Amino acid sequence: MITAKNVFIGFGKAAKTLAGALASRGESVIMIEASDKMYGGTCINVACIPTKTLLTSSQNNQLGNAQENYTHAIVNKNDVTGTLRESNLHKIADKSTVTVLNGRAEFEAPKQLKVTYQNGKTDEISGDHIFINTGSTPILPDVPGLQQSTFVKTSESLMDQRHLPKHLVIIGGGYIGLEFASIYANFGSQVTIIDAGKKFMPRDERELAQEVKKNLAEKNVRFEFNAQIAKIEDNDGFAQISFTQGDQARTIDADTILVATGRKANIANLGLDKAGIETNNHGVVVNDHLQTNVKDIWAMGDVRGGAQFTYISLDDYRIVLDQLVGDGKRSLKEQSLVPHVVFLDTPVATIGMNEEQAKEENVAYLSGKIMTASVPKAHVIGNTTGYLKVLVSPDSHEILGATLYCVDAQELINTISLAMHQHIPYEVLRDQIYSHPTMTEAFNDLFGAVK
Ligand SMILES: Cc1cc2nc3c(=O)[nH]c(=O)nc-3n(C[C@H](O)[C@H](O)[C@H](O)COP(=O)(O)OP(=O)(O)OC[C@H]3O[C@@H](n4cnc5c(N)ncnc54)[C@H](O)[C@@H]3O)c2cc1C
Ligand SMILES: NC(=O)c1ccc[n+]([C@@H]2O[C@H](COP(=O)([O-])OP(=O)(O)OC[C@H]3O[C@@H](n4cnc5c(N)ncnc54)[C@H](O)[C@@H]3O)[C@@H](O)[C@H]2O)c1
Repeated sequence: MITAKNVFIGFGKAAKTLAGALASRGESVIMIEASDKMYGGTCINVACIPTKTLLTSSQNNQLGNAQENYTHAIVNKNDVTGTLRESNLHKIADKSTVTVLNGRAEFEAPKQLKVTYQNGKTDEISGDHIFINTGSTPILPDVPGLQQSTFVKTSESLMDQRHLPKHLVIIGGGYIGLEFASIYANFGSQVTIIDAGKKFMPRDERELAQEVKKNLAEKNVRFEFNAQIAKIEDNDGFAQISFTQGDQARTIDADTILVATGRKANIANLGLDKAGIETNNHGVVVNDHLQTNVKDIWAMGDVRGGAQFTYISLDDYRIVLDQLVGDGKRSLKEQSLVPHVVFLDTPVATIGMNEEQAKEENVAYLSGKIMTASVPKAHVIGNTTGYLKVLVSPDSHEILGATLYCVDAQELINTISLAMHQHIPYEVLRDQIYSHPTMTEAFNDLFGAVK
């Protein structure tokens, strides 16, 4: 039996940060990670970091042909993830009170785990505190032929494919679908997105959705909405996707199919029932402090069935740490207002309300909007696509929401988020002295346009 005060299942964002903090305080830690290719978790190995590295490469195609550019980008992406994986491992493993075990963990009882290594050997582990941070995996829809098709990929396996697809069909037009569409279109693939929903970017205002769709279409991305996939059949060198749109039956051929129809919590084969830990359709059930129904067992990150973002998993670490070393007041309530970013060629960043939501909910607002083309720095960068829009309260003058579709929107949104959380009136951002030339100085004009 190997014991420690703190036992982590999964080397995800929350786990590695909490493990590091507790080890720095001298506490004993066991970190159990199923794959030696996943030290540091999903984000750095197979998700956020590799996709954004590929996006950046796809914007700087410099070699002779598309395949060469793509091969080079995949090699570079592997270098980046390899470096981060190594440094993430050492950050934890080099601490004197930490033991990292490379095996698959499952519960045998509330405070007792079994870890199974690749060679089939096992160890019994026990801990006072157990933290479940096993992440999520892609949902594969129940479509005849999908599981058998050799052309079907997930976001993870597609980024390991060395040949550039000629025609990439993406099933699902959410975060992953849109980001991969942008990347592969840049590399030179023809891309078609097939989505079951009727609306493009359903959570966003129509003005934004129309602009993004138009710009993706100009990059050779096609869209099929309201599509029910009927079957996938492999042929010689390509797969055929059959789907219906209303009463119309259609087919599309593809040499690569990406399935991006959402992700489900990793709760299978964890033995949660043996520990009496409650689950539901979304994942491990937790309260606002991320406690499961079993004392001293917490669940953090994607596995607890909330919003699936690295910064949410990171904040989960704060909530749990606060119970272990603080006053325990921090809770999920602090996560109710967070930015969202879709990393397209021109990124989309939103927070709070958009104008349509404000109208629907009869919320009084003033709005300010400027075009990206009015910002000098956008010209310097060479990307004047899009617009910036903010809503503010006519009473409190606080910011109600922002929709930023412009270069560097992923950075700008964090300043707006800060202002919203700190209840800063919009005039402060309007009258701030910003460095020049920057995208942030657009706030002078953006908030100056509020009326
Ligand atoms: C393609 C893609 C792009 C994304 N881009 C972004 C982005 O730009 N920004 C953003 O904020 N979010 C992004 N996300 C979402 C983000 O990656 C996840 O929300 C985040 O990584 C979840 O982290 P986590 O802490 O829940 O656990 P993970 O980082 O998923 O870690 C879970 C770990 O547990 C291990 N594990 C599982 N079962 C066991 C077991 N039984 N025993 C031992 N170990 C086990 C796994 O191997 C894994 O390493 C993206 C996701 C994808 C798929
Ligand atoms: N930039 C980021 O922060 C970022 C990037 C990538 C992923 N992520 C995270 O990863 C999660 C998973 O991403 P995702 O794109 O897989 O999920 P998603 O929920 O964002 O989008 C899934 C899409 O698939 C469609 N769909 C579902 N079933 C379908 C079916 N059978 N046929 C056709 N279409 C179908 C849905 O209508 C939806 O548009 C995201 O929700 C997000 O939390 C975040």
